[in-house]
Amino acid sequence: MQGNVFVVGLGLIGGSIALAIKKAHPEAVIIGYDVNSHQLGLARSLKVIDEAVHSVEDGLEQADLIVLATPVMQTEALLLSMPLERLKRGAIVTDVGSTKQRIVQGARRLLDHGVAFIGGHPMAGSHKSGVAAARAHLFENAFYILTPTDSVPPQQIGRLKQWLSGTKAQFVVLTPEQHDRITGVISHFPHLIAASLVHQAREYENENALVSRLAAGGFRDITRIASSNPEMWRDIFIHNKCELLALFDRWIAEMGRLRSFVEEENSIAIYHYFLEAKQFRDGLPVRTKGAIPSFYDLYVDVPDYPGVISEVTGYLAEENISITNIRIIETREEIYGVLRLSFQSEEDRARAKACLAKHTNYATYEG
Ligand SMILES: NC(=O)c1ccc[n+]([C@@H]2O[C@H](COP(=O)([O-])OP(=O)(O)OC[C@H]3O[C@@H](n4cnc5c(N)ncnc54)[C@H](O)[C@@H]3O)[C@@H](O)[C@H]2O)c1
Ligand SMILES: O=C(O)C(=O)C[C@]1(C(=O)O)C=C[C@@H](O)C=C1
Repeated sequence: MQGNVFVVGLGLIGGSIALAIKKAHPEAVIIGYDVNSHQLGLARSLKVIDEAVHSVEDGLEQADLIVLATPVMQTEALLLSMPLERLKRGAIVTDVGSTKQRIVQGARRLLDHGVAFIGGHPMAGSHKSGVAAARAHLFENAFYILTPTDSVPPQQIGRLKQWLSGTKAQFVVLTPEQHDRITGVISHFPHLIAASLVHQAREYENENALVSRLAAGGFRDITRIASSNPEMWRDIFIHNKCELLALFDRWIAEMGRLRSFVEEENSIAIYHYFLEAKQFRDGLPVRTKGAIPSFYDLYVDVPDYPGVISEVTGYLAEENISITNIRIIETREEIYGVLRLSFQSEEDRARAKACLAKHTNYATYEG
């Protein structure tokens, strides 16, 4: 498809959507804006966008598709303040936010003005944030929820799906209410549990410093998502307050029941609790999301001279640090090029960072 796509908010999700759109529609022009000028500059130099603009207004007029990819409170505010007279006729506006009721409510003024607003939520992501973590294939095989209202013509929904075809996601249409109820249970509340487990461990750490050193596989698995962006999750909890309050009540009651099983040493009840959880968990449909596991990336700002890559890989080889992937993002004549090294684990990445700091003065940053 030809046209201009304007992405507001160039983080993990906005960047990944921009890359997926460009992959499927190379002739489209991707224009980007982010309040954070560092993210905006990085999006441009990583070629996630073709053009950067310095305000929302500057990008609106030319856009055939506008994708709002900011934290949900910001998205709601943008929808409430967007100067509608500056929008191109026939433009589609969508978002990627993790909540839908307040966003669709905020978009009422667009819908009343005849602008096709179609709420969206790609159901894949990561605890990483920022444009350096963006990947074109992040949403491959994932569900992509759309929450169009009745006033949006079906052709516009079809056009949006075509724009987003490069995500290789599977589209599902839900009402905003259905969306917020389901994601409350399977996405939002689990984040709160992960964060609360980390808080609990931190309090015990005050009693014994061994707690974090001994925190092993199980604790790390269940708390990975506690490393997510706090601003994003603050906004989600405020937006989906009603569903979450109901979940708190059910969870507290459930914990009380479990607590009594343990107190009474009710071995049958405890066994069945774990067994039923295992059976349900094991029966969940297996969906392999496209995100490659090599998410432990290190960007190295290397000078542009022949042999620099073998120099870098040579230092890593000397210390037996395996690289799973290597890519040159950009080589600019006058300054530095960016080398992306991917590792299998966080530990390998940390070792690589230390190794390069020891042997070189190249700046490194984690993606
Ligand atoms: N991270 C995930 O796993 C995930 C998955 C699906 C959907 N989402 C949703 O996607 C949205 C973005 O999340 P993310 O993970 O990409 O976060 P992120 O922190 O990586 O990126 C958000 C970007 O928005 C920018 N921003 C904030 N306010 C802005 C404003 N007013 N104008 C322009 N830019 C602004 C920030 O500077 C940042 O670069 C959120 O609404 C989130 O709920 C996240
Ligand atoms: O994999 C992760 O780190 C995520 O938290 C991704 C996740 C999720 O809860 O599944 C987070 C929020 C989004 O709205 C969608 C996906």
